[in-house]
Amino acid sequence: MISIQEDNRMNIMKRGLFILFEGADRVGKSTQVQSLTNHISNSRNLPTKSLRFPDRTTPIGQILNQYLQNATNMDDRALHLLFSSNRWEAKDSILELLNSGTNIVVDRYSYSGVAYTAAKGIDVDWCYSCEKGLPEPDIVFYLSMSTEDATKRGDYGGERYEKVEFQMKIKQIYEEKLKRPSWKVINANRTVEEVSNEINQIFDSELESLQKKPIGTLN
Ligand SMILES: Nc1ncnc2c1ncn2[C@@H]1O[C@H](COP(=O)(O)OP(=O)(O)OP(=O)(O)O)[C@@H](O)[C@H]1O
Ligand SMILES: Cc1cn([C@H]2C[C@H](O)[C@@H](COP(=O)(O)O)O2)c(=O)[nH]c1=O
Repeated sequence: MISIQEDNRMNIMKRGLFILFEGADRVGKSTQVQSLTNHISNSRNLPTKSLRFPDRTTPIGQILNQYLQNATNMDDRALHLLFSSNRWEAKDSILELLNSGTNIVVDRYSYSGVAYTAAKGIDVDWCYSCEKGLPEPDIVFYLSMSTEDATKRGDYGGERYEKVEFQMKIKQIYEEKLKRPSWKVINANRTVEEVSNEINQIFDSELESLQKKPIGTLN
C-alpha cells in the first residue's frame, strides 16, 4: 500500500494539465475558469493558475487591447499575427508551469484566434498555421449557447466584436470548422452551478490518465 507521504511525493512529480475554455463572447468562460481553478486548488488540493488570452499586460497585449477597445485600427492579418505572438510569448512560461506540476486553466487560446479572424473571411488554414508548435491543451471545454441568449447577458456591446451578426459567424466557425471530436461541448445555457458541476466531473474523471500523457503540441 502507498503511504500518504509517498502519494503526495508522486503527486508533486506529476505534470500539470492544460485546461482550455473556448466559445463566443458572454457564454460564461471567465466564470467557469474561476470556478474550475477553485475546484482544482481547493477540492483537489493541486497547484493551479488561471491565464487568459489576449494577455493584455504585455506590450503586444496593450496594442491588442487598444484595438479591441476601438482606439486603433489595423490590417486584419497583422492583427491576427499579433494575437498569435501574444500566445507565443507565453509559450515558455506555460511549459514551465506544466512541467513544474502546476495546472493551468486558460480563458481563450488558439481557437479563439482562428474563429475571430476567420469570421472576417480569412482562410481558416492560414489562420491556424501560426498556431502550430504551441503547447496543446489537454482538455478543451467548448461552452455553447445561442447567440441570442448570450447577447442578453451582462455588459454586452462594449468591445469591438460584440455584435450579434459577427458573434453568429464566430459560433458557426467554432462548430463547423474547429470543433474536434475530443472537445467537451458544454450546454452553457444553465445555471453557473449546473455548468460547473458537469465541468468538475469531467476534470476529475480525466485527471489521472491525462497526467500520464506527455504534453502535446498543436499541429
Ligand atoms: N451560467 C450563467 N448563467 C447566467 N449568467 C451567467 C452565467 N455564466 C456567466 N454569467 C454572466 O454572464 C456574463 C458573462 O460571463 P463571463 O464573463 O463569464 O463570460 P465570457 O464568456 O468570459 O465573456 P467574454 O468572452 O465576453 O469576456 C457575466 O455577467 C456573468 O456573471
Ligand atoms: C485570444 C483572442 C481573442 N480575440 C478576441 C475575442 C474577444 O472579443 C476579445 C477578448 O475578449 P475577452 O473578454 O478578454 O475574452 O479578443 C481574438 O480576436 N483573437 C484571439 O486570438
